[in-house]
Order: sequence, then structure tokens, then C-alpha cells
Amino acid sequence: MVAAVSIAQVHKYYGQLAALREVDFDIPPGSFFGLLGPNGAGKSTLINIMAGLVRASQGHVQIMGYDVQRQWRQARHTLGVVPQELVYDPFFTVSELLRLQSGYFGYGKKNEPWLEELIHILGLTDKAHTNLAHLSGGMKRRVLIAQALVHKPPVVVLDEPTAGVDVELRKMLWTFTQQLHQKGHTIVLTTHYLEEAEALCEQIAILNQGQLVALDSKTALLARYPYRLLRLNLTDSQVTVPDTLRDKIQSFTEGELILRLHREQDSISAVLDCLRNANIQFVDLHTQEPGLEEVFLSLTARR
Ligand SMILES: Nc1ncnc2c1ncn2[C@@H]1O[C@H](COP(=O)(O)OP(=O)(O)OP(=O)(O)O)[C@@H](O)[C@H]1O
Repeated sequence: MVAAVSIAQVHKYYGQLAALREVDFDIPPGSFFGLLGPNGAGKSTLINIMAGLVRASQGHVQIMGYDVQRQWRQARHTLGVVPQELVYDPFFTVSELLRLQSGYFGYGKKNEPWLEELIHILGLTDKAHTNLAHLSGGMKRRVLIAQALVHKPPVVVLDEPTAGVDVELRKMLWTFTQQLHQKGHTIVLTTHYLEEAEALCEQIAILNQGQLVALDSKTALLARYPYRLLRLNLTDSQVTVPDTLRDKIQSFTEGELILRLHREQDSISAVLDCLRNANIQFVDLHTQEPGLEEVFLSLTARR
């Protein structure tokens, strides 16, 4: 089966700076794929290479089997990218822009019902004849999504679609992308909201300083993490935690002590004995399984 996106030995240099180093992985067709990484990890560079906007210094990228450089026309037809920046042309209305974009892909009147449907499902009906310059940031974001979908691309890349949007629009975008996924589109999502990636993505790649540091299903990634958290609400917030527990402290604020315990090496009862021996009392405790945030931080922490 052809990969939705195939990234083969990609390097990208900006002068001396290696923005991507030996990045090599496939995004399976039909997956909901999270591309994560801290600021400057290389996510946008990789997306721009997929979109044919930036040329890889070495290596190849294919979208649905089409090379983004040699077969750029076909590759572009199979890909829709929702950019991170709110870039727009202030001279057009929403509906004019979508028609123009549709025409760029060679679609004529036959595509009108789909454009109407996009306007409707993205809640843009009232704004269809409004100039883009007069739309709010949230509305502009919806237009960018519609614009990326005019040609019904099988692969849809959303570069931080929920950055800076309100809760209502975020929920609407979640539902919308899930529906696209259910219809068979491959979704590639970058986001800094790890709870968002955890809720939506099945497969996850993590980039750090231009290199791939994790590639797995979300479930496997979470299961591989060897720690869990122990949360204790202490009666006294001023206590000194015993030395033997110091390196396990994840945080200690306002009487809530969170310890990071190794599943095999640390026993909860030994930790509690240690606290009791130090005369530290607590009113409540519970354990918590790690979330994507803990896994992400452990893989991307700068040494
Ligand atoms: N046109 C460019 N010229 C020079 N350096 C660049 C250029 N574009 C990106 N970089 C550098 O390449 C590295 C990767 O940047 P990139 O924007 O791909 O990261 P990112 O993971 O998308 O970050 P963010 O989460 O902040 O959007 C950074 O060090 C950045 O400064």
C-alpha cells in the first residue's frame, strides 16, 4: 500500500543550521497523524517541503506516491495544507477566493456544490460575500481550512490550526477534522496542545532539534514510558522532602507534592514509609498514568 506521505532521508540546511537531519518515516494512508516537537524542531520546515514550498537539501518526499519535486503537479493535487500563519488576499470575498483556488486546480462549475458545502460546514455562510480583510482571526482560520480543501485532497496537513482560537472554534475544528478522517482523509496535525494530540492522533512522530526522536502509535508511546505519577496533598506545605525522594520530585507547590515513580524500581509503599519516617503527613493521595505531555517532555528535554 502506498504511503500517504513518504519522507526518505530528508536533510535541510539553512547555511550552517541543520533544520532537519536524516528524517525518515512514512505516514500511513487513512491515519490521524500527530507531528509534534518543541519550537524550532523542524515541523514547519518538513511541512513546507511536503507542500513543495521549500526544497530538501537531501532526500525525497512523496505524497500518495508522487515526488513533491519531480511530480509536483500530481503531488499538489493530493495535498491540502492549512498554514500556521493567517495569510490571505485582502482583495477577495470568501466565496471568490474559494472559486479562484478551485480554478487553480482546474475545477470549474461542477465543483460549486462542494464549495457551497465547505462554506456551510465551516460556518461561513453569513460571511460568504464578505471581504477577507473584514473577517475576525477565527473566521480567517476557517477560510484557510476551506481553501485547503477545495480540491478534496486525500492528505490534509493542519499546521497548528487551533493556535490562538477560542474554545468554541477549537471544538468545532476537532469535530471537523475527525469527520474528515472518518471520510478517509489522512490527517497530519501539528499542535503545541499535547492534550489535543492525545485526544485526536493515533500515530505520533516527535521531532527534536531537526531529528526524529519518536515514531509510534499513541498507545505504544504512552505504554513505553516507564514512569507514573504519585500526587500527595500534604497537611503542611513548608516541609522539607527527604533527600532520598528529591530526584523523584516532579513539582511541589502549595502543598501538592507530585513524585515521578519508576514503574519497576520504585515502590509506592517504600515512598510512603519514607514520608512517614520524616513525619510528613498527607490528607490525600492518588496515582496518575502519564499523558503525552510527560512522554513529550522526557523525549525533548534539552540536556
Ligand atoms: N527560512 C529560514 N532561514 C533560516 N532558518 C530557518 C528558516 N526557516 C526555519 N529556520 C530555522 O530552522 C529551524 C526549524 O524551524 P521550523 O520553523 O521548521 O520549526 P518548527 O518546529 O515549525 O517551530 P515552531 O513550533 O516554532 O513553529 C529553526 O531553528 C528555524 O530558526
